Amino acid sequence: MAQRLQASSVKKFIPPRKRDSRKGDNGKVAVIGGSYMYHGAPVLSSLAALRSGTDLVYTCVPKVISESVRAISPNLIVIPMVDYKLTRGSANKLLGQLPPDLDSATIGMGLSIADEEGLKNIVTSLSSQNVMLSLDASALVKYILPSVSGKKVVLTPHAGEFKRMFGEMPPAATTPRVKMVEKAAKENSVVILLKGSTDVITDGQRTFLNPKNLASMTVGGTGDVLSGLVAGLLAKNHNLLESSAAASFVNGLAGKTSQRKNGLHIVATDLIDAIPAVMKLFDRVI
Ligand SMILES: NC(=O)C1=CN([C@@H]2O[C@H](COP(=O)(O)OP(=O)(O)OC[C@H]3O[C@@H](n4cnc5c(N)ncnc54)[C@H](O)[C@@H]3O)[C@@H](O)[C@H]2O)[C@@H](O)CC1
Ligand SMILES: Nc1ncnc2c1ncn2[C@@H]1O[C@H](COP(=O)(O)OP(=O)(O)O)[C@@H](O)[C@H]1O
Ligand SMILES: [Mg+2]
Repeated sequence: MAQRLQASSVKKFIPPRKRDSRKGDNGKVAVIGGSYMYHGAPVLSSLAALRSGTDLVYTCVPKVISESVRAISPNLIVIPMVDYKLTRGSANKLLGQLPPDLDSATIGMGLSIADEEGLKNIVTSLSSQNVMLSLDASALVKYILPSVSGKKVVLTPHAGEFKRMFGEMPPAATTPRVKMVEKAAKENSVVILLKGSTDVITDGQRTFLNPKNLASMTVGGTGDVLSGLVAGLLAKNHNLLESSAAASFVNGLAGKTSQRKNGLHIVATDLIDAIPAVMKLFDRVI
């Protein structure tokens, strides 16, 4: 039976920070995305991961936009990728440049993929290094399913990306929608966060619902913010289902704060600015 997400359950999904921790203990995350057209998506994802309380975020973008991305914020550590799009070569070069002890990575937002093998190589290599993975946007393709099945991976499709991956458009009605997502998650042994006015988060066994009632959140980039929150929380709580549920909840609350302030005129960076106030409610230091 699907369970509606409450703050009380989400509190348990966000681990406390240790008083004597050192830089890196609270998460090292890679964000792999971006293209000439979409420079913002990986930045939104990276800033959201940082604001979730992660210590270090590595923003991996094609060289063609790396200087513009660098200019956006000194909080970003930018790793330029060769080629305009993800190729076998740029994937292999990137794998040699990433820090060795990454906790999680989120891949796909704004990314152009020129060679399927490039995406497969990154996913296979990082998951073999025990890096928790979140796939979004351009990485949500059918051919990647064999590489993610049974691995520590969460998929964050909207309905269109779900159809592209699994061949069926999720119905609007909750019960059949939940059944379809649970079936896909179970058959592919992954966690799926199906985005929409109500997010459905499931591993095929346990399912959470996050109804938001926030019409303003259709603005571009709110899903990129979510992908950063998923990766940031995965880096702390290595539980795919709990981290995805918590990310959906935080993203929704950040959207609520933004809509309360700006009505139907929010932009995705409003959500980034709202994350600290939302997540402070869950802060614990031990
Ligand atoms: N500032 C930026 O750099 C931004 C970059 N973005 C990137 O833009 C790329 C394209 O993103 P889009 O999500 O627009 O993908 P698309 O526009 O490619 O959407 C894929 C397909 O799904 C359909 N679709 C989308 N949402 C749907 C829904 N809720 N129900 C049914 N069908 C739906 C679309 O009509 C389209 O046919 C992604 O890589 C994304 O990360 C966007 O996130 C917007 C912001
Ligand atoms: N009508 C809606 N009400 C509430 N939240 C929504 C609605 N439509 C989309 N969302 C949320 O907005 C985000 C959209 O993600 P996505 O489509 O990937 O956007 P983008 O790719 O532009 O970042 C998701 O977090 C989803 O939960
Ligand atoms: Mg998206």
